[in-house]
Amino acid sequence: MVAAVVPNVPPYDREDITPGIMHIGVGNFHRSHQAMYLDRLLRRGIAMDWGIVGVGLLPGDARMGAVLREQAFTYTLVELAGDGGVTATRIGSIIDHLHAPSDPIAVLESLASPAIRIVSLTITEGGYNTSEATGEFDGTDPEVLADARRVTPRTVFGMLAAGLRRRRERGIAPFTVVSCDNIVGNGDVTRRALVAFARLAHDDGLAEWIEGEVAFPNSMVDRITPVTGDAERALVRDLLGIEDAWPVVCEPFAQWVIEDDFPLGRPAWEEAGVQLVDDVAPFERMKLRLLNGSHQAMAYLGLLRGHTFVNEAMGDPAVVELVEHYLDEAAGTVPPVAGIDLAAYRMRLMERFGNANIRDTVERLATDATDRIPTFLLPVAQDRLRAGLASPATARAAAAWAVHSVRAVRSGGAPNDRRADRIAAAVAESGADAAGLLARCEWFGALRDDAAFVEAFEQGVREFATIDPGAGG
Ligand SMILES: NC(=O)c1ccc[n+]([C@@H]2O[C@H](COP(=O)([O-])OP(=O)(O)OC[C@H]3O[C@@H](n4cnc5c(N)ncnc54)[C@H](O)[C@@H]3O)[C@@H](O)[C@H]2O)c1
Ligand SMILES: O=P(O)(O)OC[C@@H](O)[C@@H](O)[C@H](O)[C@H](O)CO
Repeated sequence: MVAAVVPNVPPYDREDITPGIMHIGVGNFHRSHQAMYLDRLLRRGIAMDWGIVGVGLLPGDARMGAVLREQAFTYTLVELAGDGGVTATRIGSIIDHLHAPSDPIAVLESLASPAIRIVSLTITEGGYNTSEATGEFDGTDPEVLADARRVTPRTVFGMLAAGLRRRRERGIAPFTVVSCDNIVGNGDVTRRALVAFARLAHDDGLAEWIEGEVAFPNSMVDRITPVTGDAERALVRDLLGIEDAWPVVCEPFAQWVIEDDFPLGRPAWEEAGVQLVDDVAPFERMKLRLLNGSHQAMAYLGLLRGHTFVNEAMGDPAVVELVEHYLDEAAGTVPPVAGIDLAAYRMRLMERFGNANIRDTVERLATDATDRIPTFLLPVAQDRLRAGLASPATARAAAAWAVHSVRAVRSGGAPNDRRADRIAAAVAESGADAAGLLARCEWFGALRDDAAFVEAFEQGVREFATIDPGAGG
């Protein structure tokens, strides 16, 4: 790999940037995607009044705040192509970072500031606190109930509601809320969650005000962004000569499609390659079912066959076969998307998955399966069931998860899932029989009663249970 010399500072005057966006959840993806798009504009001298103020709501986010502060909130973004091409950029669009557990009032006052016109989120699927049973915001969650009674909230919806309440009291128009998480109808989900929270916590008409006044454009986001580790820090040091405590490494591909509904304005994102549309749903369905669904299809079989990296898994014929068959099933549930050749999109996906240089791990994809399998994978089989079609590959992908989960629990560990205790209970109830997990996991819904799905799932379990870890590749 050969890289050009990258300056340690962005090539624009950051003193002149003023805040316009608050972003909750400054993880690797925000830094490879939304912050990168804004940086593209700043390099052209536009959007100087849309600087990003990052916010961390979790205690562990203090580390990101400290690292960024140490680096004047700048960091190195390295795009690694599959053919060895390297593009490195020093990103300067984040101008501050607030840590809510340390100073919640600073966050609330910033949310109430008229300068802030957009609040965006990357808080993972789990951050939306959706009930498994109803698919809606879970108002019975103990943390939500506690937050509804707190003067100074701690959760994302508590913070947003309190910030918007201050604005309403002060006669300041509400900011636009933009979810950038991989969730079907992410703006709609955020609206329903925030309104539900406001109804629980405030009896002064705040919920109705939010429902009537706040815009929640839906968005589709895409860029494969692995976790940063020592190897990535070393790469930045060795290749670029830069000491960066928390660089971001990602693929060259990036896409952002957003519904153009911003009452208080927005950066001229279209100048940076963002697609502003009336309806994001077709783009979102394509991306979540084809890309994220494939990630789910490869993750658990990949782990069972002993793979560490995604490109390794995608070099294993057994994994590729499952992913290709899953894609055949998924493609039939994706309607045409304006301006996109779906066959070419699918081929490009396989190339992206094969990128050996970004070192994306199978483990990252296999985190929080109980959020991701029902969101990305099962809707394919559910749609096909309604159309009278079978989905054996989707069932086999879910079977790989079940076998992996039983192995994880039996080996004394736990699946890397925020609901690990529920999985462990289901494994215990089923007598460690992976086939028994289907009936015990509500999120399979009607598929549990579909004989063809059950048969393919059980067959997958029998087949995958014979895999000797480490035999793959
Ligand atoms: N990494 C990718 O390839 C990628 C690509 C597209 C979309 N995304 C979306 O971005 C999300 C984050 O990915 P990442 O790679 O940045 O992960 P990350 O682990 O680097 O960062 C996650 C961030 O979410 C915050 N968070 C988690 N739970 C929260 C909660 N309950 N309340 C408030 N904040 C919470 C954390 O504080 C952290 O800042 C994904 O879950 C996905 O929805 C990621
Ligand atoms: O980030 P998640 O949890 O929604 O899903 C894991 C991966 O599928 C995801 O991060 C992809 O890499 C990403 O969606 C690519 O744009």
